[in-house]
Amino acid sequence: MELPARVEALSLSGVSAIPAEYVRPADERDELGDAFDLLDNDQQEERIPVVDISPFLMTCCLPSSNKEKEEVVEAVRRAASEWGVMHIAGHGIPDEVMDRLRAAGTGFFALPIEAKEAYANDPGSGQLQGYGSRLATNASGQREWEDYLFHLLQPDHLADHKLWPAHPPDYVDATRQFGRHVRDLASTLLSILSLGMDLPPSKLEDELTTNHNKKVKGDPEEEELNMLLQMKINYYPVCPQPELAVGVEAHTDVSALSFILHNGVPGLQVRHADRWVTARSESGTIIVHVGDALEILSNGRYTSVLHRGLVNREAVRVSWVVFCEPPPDAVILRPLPELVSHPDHPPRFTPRTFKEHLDIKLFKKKKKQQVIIDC
Ligand SMILES: O=C(O)CCC(=O)C(=O)O
Ligand SMILES: [Fe+2]
Repeated sequence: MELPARVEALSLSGVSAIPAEYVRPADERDELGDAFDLLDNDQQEERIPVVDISPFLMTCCLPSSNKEKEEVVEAVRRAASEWGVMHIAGHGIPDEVMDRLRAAGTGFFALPIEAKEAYANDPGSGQLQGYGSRLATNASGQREWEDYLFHLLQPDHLADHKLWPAHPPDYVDATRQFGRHVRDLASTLLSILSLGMDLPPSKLEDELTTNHNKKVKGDPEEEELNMLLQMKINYYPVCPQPELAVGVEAHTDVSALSFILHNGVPGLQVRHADRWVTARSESGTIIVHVGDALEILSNGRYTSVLHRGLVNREAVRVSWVVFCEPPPDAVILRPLPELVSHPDHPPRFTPRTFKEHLDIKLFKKKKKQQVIIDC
C-alpha cells in the first residue's frame, strides 16, 4: 500500500493501527507512550530549570545590580552544563509577539493539505525550505509522526519571503517580527554563556561569526558574517498508537542554540541523568537548547542535549523551533583556544566547519551508526 505523503492525511484517515514504517524498534519502544499519560505519571522531582534573565535586558529606569547579573550567569551556566536545556523567563519578547507567531503558524497548518502542498519542499533536489514530512533518513527506513514547515528566518535580507506562506496574511509580518526578537535574545544568551566560562561577553558570538577562511583583515572582499536563524514549525498530528511511534526521534541539534515555543500540548522529552524527562508548560517562557556547535566551542562545558518529540492520542501538538547556527562554510567550529590552553584540558573535538559537522551526522544516521558528536 502506498502511504499518504503527509502524516496529517494518515491521521485524518482514521487508521487505528499505524503503518509499519512508523513503528519504532523494540528497544526504543520500552519508554514510549502517550505524552499526556507520561506527564501525568511523572513522579520525578527533577524539572528542567527555569531561569529569569531579565537583569540582562536593557531597562532604562531600573539598572540591574552586578550581583543580580552574576546570579543569572551562574544559573544559566549550571543549566547549560548539567541539563543542556532551560526554560527562559524574563526574555523580553512581548506576549503579543509570541501569540501572533503562534496564530500565524497555526493558521497555515489549518489550511487544507492541498493548499499547503503549494509550499512543498523537495529535499532530493536540494530545496530544503518549505512544507515537508520526514522521509526515511536511516537504514531501517523508519518515518517520524510529523509534518513541518522549514525556512530561513534571519538575517532578514537573506530570507526568501516568497517561500513563506501567503496565508494567513499576517504570516510574514508576524514571523519576521518574532525573528528580530529571537536574534536579540540569541546575542544576550551567548553573552551570558560567555561570561559563564569567564570569557568576555562577546566571545561566543564573535567565534560563531569569524571567517577563518578570510584573507587579510580589511580586505574589501572580506564578508560580513552573521549567524543564521532557521525556523521549523513541527506539526504532530494525533496518533492512534503513541506507544509505538515518535514525532521526532532522539537527537541533538547541530545548532549553537535552539529556541522552542509550543501550543501547550506536551511532547518534548529531554535526556537527563539517564532518564527521559517530559517538559512541562511554563507559561510565558521560551525553551532553549544547547546544540552541538556550542558544546564544541565550550569544549564540552556546555552539553548538547539529547531530546525527542512524543505524540499522543488526543491533541495535535505544534512547536516552533528556531535554530541559531553559524554560517555553514566559513566558520570553523573548534574548542575556544582560551579553554584548551592548559595541558589538563585538551581539546575534545576536531575542528570542522558547521557544514562538515552536519554531513558527518547525516552520514552516520543513514548508516544507522550511533550518532556521537566527534569521531
Ligand atoms: O517539538 C519539539 O518540542 C522539539 C522538536 C525538535 O527537537 C526539532 O525540531 O529539532
Ligand atoms: Fe531538536
